[in-house]
Amino acid sequence: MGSHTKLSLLVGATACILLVAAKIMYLAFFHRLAKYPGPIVAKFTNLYAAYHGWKGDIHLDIYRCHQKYGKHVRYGPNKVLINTAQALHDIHGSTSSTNPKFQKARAYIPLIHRSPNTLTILGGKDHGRRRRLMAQGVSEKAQRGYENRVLTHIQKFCNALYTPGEERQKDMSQWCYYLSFDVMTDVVFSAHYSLLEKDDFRYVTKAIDASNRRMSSFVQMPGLAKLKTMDRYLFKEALIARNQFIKYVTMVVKERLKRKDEGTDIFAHLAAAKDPETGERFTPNEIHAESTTLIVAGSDTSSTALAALFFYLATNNEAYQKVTLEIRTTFFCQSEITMGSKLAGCSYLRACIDESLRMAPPVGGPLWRETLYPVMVDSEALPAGCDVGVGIYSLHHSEEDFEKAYSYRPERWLAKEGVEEARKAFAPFSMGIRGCLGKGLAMTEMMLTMAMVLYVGDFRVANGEIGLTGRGKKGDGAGRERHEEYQLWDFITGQKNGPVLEFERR
Ligand code: HEM
Repeated sequence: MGSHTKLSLLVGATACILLVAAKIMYLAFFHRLAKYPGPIVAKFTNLYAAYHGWKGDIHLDIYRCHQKYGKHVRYGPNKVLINTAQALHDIHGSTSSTNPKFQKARAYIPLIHRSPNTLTILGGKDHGRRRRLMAQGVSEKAQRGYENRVLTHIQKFCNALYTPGEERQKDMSQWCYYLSFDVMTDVVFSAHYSLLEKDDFRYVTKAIDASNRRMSSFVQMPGLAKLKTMDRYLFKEALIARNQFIKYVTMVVKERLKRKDEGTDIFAHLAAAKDPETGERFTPNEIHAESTTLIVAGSDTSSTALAALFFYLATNNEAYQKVTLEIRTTFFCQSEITMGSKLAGCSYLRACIDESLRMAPPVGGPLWRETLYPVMVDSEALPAGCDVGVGIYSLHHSEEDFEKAYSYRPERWLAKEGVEEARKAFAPFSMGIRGCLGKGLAMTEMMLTMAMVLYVGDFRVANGEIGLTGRGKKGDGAGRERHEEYQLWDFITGQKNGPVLEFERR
């Protein structure tokens, strides 16, 4: 190597080092978010958040960071978290789409498959159009049309749980998934793959979970999604799972298209829906994409919520006794358990559901939003173009808003005072113009299911080591040591194991 080449290399290397040093100095001291404390690595790279996304403990890490650094945490070079109810409302509370201050952050881009849908589209008029159309498919009126289908699946769920057989012990993480998947595929596509009765299609729930694990790092660091080779190497199984799922839904849509009119399913509602503002309709491709999204958005979230409810009732005897009494003194035969005023009047059951959604929110991480211009969030001036979020699990466990935040206390939702304040810090379904469209359906499904299960019989935690499935344990990782807490692995939505329960008819 000539001395001229050596000199060029030396100059090049020095320039690189200086550039990197300048970038580090800038990010650490001069960046517009530099004043916020946070994990050191997170100041310089989104790899910090991507690592926790990959590990499935981002909800726990965010809680830990707020304990350590306070209510503001810089969680990436251009990301800030704020752990207050006011921030939650300032960011997500808007119900008007005119002149929005925020839109979904670029974190959502890796979730887009071919073209965006209601959940993944960043914002704008097209979101408004889609949401108005989708709302017609999941409205309360539409839900009444699905009620009998939902009840049929709940009946099958009860039969499976209460029929003594070889498998006396039931892993509720799986059974709740089978139920919510059967409900969603039926109400969306009128499809009957019956995961509750046979295992031919049970692989689909595993495929959704595996695919979400891959996406979980990408939403924290969208640049990773572009590294195709690494993607194929690190997430080989997840890619196979994603393809399995795509193949499955393509088959479901194809079969649905063969059946011309299935009356009251969401697919038919979406095809008939007309935007009240513009008169526009969904195109056939959009109907395909939107209905597929509903399967993913509505099945694993609902199953996590239901499995958590089983966990907390099985492990809190006082709440279990009270809710059982409420159900058995409200309904006098199984056929009375339907949507309507009797079920809506089961206030203790509703409080039990809210409390398990607080303790174990199925979407527990931050829903990142980009600031579209300089904005105030909880009296804090944030610049345009940064990502801001509230860790839902973390806020749900803030002692300022929830006394004894790690105790399961349904009574907190029925107290004479403080409920309104607590509700402000409670957002398992998010809120405002990007809040969950399926909240009504999810709540109805949970109320009906638990009422039916408790009417038919009793359940308890399985004896022995297996009964500990789903609980926290010392040595299981930071934030996972609480024995009384149902453990979730946050891969965009929560994944879970257990509880393993035994059921007995009364
Ligand atoms: C317990 C069950 C559920 C929970 C905890 C839940 C939670 C959420 C959350 C937190 C969001 C906001 C996501 C974001 O901002 O990125 C959301 C959005 C959404 N959810 Fe749910 N969800 C549940 C069930 C359902 C069901 C059953 C459906 C379908 C019927 C559904 C359909 C949707 C849709 C379409 C959106 C996108 C709304 C928009 O961006 O305008 N969800 N959900």
